[in-house]
Amino acid sequence: MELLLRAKSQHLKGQLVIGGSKSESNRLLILQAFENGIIIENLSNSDDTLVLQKALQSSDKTIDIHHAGTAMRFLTAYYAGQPGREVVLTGSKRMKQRPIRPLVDALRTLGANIQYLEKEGFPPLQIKGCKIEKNEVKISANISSQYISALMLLGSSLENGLKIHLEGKITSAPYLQMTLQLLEKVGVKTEFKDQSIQIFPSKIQAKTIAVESDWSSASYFYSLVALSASAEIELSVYHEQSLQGDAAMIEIYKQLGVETKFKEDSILISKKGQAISLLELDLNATPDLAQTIAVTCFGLGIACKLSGLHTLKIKETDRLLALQKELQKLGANVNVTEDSLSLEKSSFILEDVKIATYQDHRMAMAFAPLALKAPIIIEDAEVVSKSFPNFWECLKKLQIISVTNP
Ligand SMILES: O=C(O)C1=C[C@@H](OP(=O)(O)O)[C@@H](O)[C@H](O)C1
Ligand SMILES: C=C(OP(=O)(O)O)C(=O)O
Repeated sequence: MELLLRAKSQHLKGQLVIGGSKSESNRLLILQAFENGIIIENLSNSDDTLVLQKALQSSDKTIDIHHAGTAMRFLTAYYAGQPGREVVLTGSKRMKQRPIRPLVDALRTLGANIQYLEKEGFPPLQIKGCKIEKNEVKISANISSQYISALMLLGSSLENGLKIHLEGKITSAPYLQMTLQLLEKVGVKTEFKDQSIQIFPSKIQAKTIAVESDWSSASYFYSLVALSASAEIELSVYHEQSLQGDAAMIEIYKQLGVETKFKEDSILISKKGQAISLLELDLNATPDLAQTIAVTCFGLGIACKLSGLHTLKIKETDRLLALQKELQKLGANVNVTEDSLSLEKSSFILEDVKIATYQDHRMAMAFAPLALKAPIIIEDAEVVSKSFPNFWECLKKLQIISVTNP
C-alpha cells in the first residue's frame, strides 16, 4: 500500500490514545507464561506482541515470529528452559539475518539444547527444552540488550536464580532497567551492580499490571509538533515515572522547540520556541528514536550529529543506510559511519518523493511528519503494524495531513 501525504494545515490540535508499549507487553507476556495469575492491562496491539502472545498459546512444532526481535530473543530463552518442549523457532527473511549467537552461546553454557538449522549464529533454531540448573553465565552486552533481557526473564523462573556477567559496553541500557523493574513488580528480587545482574530465586507473584502507552510511538507526534507552525496535542496514557527509556525524548525535543507537560494520565505537547541550529546526541540508550530525530532535524532545516548507533545495522533493516538513502532522495546532505549519522543543514525539501520503507515500521512513521513541509509518498505503508497498527488512523484523526492512496 502506497500513501500520499499532504499538509492540510500547519496548526495542530488534538487528542490521541496511543497503544500500550510493545516492550513492556512482551516482557509481561513471558512472565505471565510463568505465572498465569498475572493480568496485563493495556496490552500492546502491535504485530510483535500478537505473534508472541500467539506463540505462547500454541503447542505447534514450528513457531514463526515474523519480524519481532523481542519475540525471537525472549522465546529462545523461554523454550530452552521448558523441559519436554521441542520447537523450531523461525522468523522472516530479515530475522534470519539478525544475529542470535551471543544468546545461544550463553544458553548452551547453562545446559540448553539449541541447534542452528540454516546459518550458524542466526535463526531458525531447533530448541529442545530442558531443566536449567546452572545459575551463572556471561554474555556480551554491546550487541543487543534483548539477549540479556531474555536471560533475565528466564532467570526469574529458575529454581537457582541466575547471575549474568555483562561483557563490554552495555547498549540500550534502559531496556535492561525496564526488565528489572517489571521483575521487581511481580516480586522477583534483582540486583544490577557494575557489570553484573543477579536474579535471585523468587516466586513470581500473580498481579495486575497496567502497561503504559508506547513512548517510541509518541515520538512521531513530537516530530509533527516540532515541524508544525503551532501545536498543542494530548497523548494518553503516559506518566512521569516511566519504565521506557524513550521518554528521554521529552528533553531531546525541548531542543527542537517542543514542550511537554504531564497531566494525570496524559502528556500535553506543544510548540514553544525555536529549535537549536545543531543537535548533537549520543543515542546508545534510545536507538529507536534515531530515525525520528534525524528526519525532524532535516524537516527543520537544522544540522544533527547522532552517535551511539552501532546497533541500527542489525534492526528491521540497516537503518543507517536506509536513512541515508531516503534522506538523500529528498535532497539532504547526509553521511553515515558504522555507528553515527551526520546531517548538514538544508534549505529545501524535494516534493512528491517516494520513500522506501525496507519492511521497517519506523522508516514509514519517521518520514510521515515531513508531509508538513512537502508532499511525500510512503511505500508499503502497512509496515507500521509491527509496532503501531493504527498509526495512519491517528494521523488522519489529527486532520493536519491528508492521507490518501495515490
Ligand atoms: O528490549 C526491548 O524491548 C527492545 C530493545 C532494543 O533493542 P536492542 O537492545 O537490540 O538495541 C530496542 O531497539 C527494541 O525496539 C526493543
Ligand atoms: C528494533 C525494534 O524491534 P525488534 O528489535 O524487537 O524487532 C524496533 O521496534 O524498532
